Amino acid sequence: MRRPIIAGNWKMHKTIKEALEMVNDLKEEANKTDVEVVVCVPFTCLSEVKKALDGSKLKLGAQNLFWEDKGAYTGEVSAEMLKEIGVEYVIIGHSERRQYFHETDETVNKKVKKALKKGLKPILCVGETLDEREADKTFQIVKSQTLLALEGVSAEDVRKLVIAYEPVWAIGTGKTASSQDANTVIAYIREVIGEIYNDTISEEIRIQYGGSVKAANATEIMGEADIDGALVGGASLEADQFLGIVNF
Ligand SMILES: O=C(CO)COP(=O)(O)O
Repeated sequence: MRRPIIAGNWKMHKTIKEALEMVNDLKEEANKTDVEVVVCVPFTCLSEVKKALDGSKLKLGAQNLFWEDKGAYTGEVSAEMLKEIGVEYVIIGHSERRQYFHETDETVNKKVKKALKKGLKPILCVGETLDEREADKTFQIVKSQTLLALEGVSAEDVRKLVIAYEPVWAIGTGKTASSQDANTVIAYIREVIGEIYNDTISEEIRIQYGGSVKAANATEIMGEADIDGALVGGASLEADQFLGIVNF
C-alpha cells in the first residue's frame, strides 16, 4: 500500500513572516493525517520554516538545487546546503524551470543523482506541453523524460524518489487533466519504471498528479488507482484550500 503524499509547491510566493503563519496553520492538521504532507518553500524561508516545524509531521521541501558540491556558481544552492537546514524533499525538473531556466533532461538527471547521493528525496516532475499533447506525443514525452532523468539511478535509490506527472497545459490554468486521463498517463509512467527496474519498484513508487489541483477536485483525482498524491501550486498558498486537499 503506497502512502499518499501531498506537496505544496509555493513557487516564488511568501516572505518568511507569511511562511511562518502558513506553517502554523498547517502543522496540527499534518499531525492528524496519515497522508504525508510536504511544503516546498522558497530558499529564503527554509531555515525559519524548519525551526517552526519543531517535531511536527509536516515535511520540508525545496524547489531546486544545483548539481555541483561547491564553486563559482553565483546564485546557486547545493544539496549539502539544503541538507544542513534539514530539508527532506526537493522538486527537480519542474516545467517552469525547464521553460524559463533552460533546464534539460540532462541537467535534471544530474540534479536527481546529486540529490539522492546527498540523502535528499527528489520530487521529479515530468509532463507534456499542450502542443505535444495535441500531437499525440504525451506518452513519448513522459517516457523519455523519465528514462533520461533516471539514467544511472540505482534501484535502491529510486525507491526514495517521488514522480510528479504535471501536464504543462494544466499548470496554473484552471484546466485539469480528467482524473482518468491523468491516471492513464501515471499508469504508463509506472510501466516505464517497471521496464527500467522491476515490478516491485513499479508497484511501490509513488506518483503524484499536478496541475490545477484544488479541494474541489482532489477527491476524484486521489480516487484513481495509480495516483498517489498531488503536487499543488496555487491552492497550496492558502491554508484552508491546501488542507481541503490534504483531507481529500
Ligand atoms: O506547478 C504546479 C505544482 O508544481 C501546479 O500548479 P497549480 O496547482 O497552480 O496549477
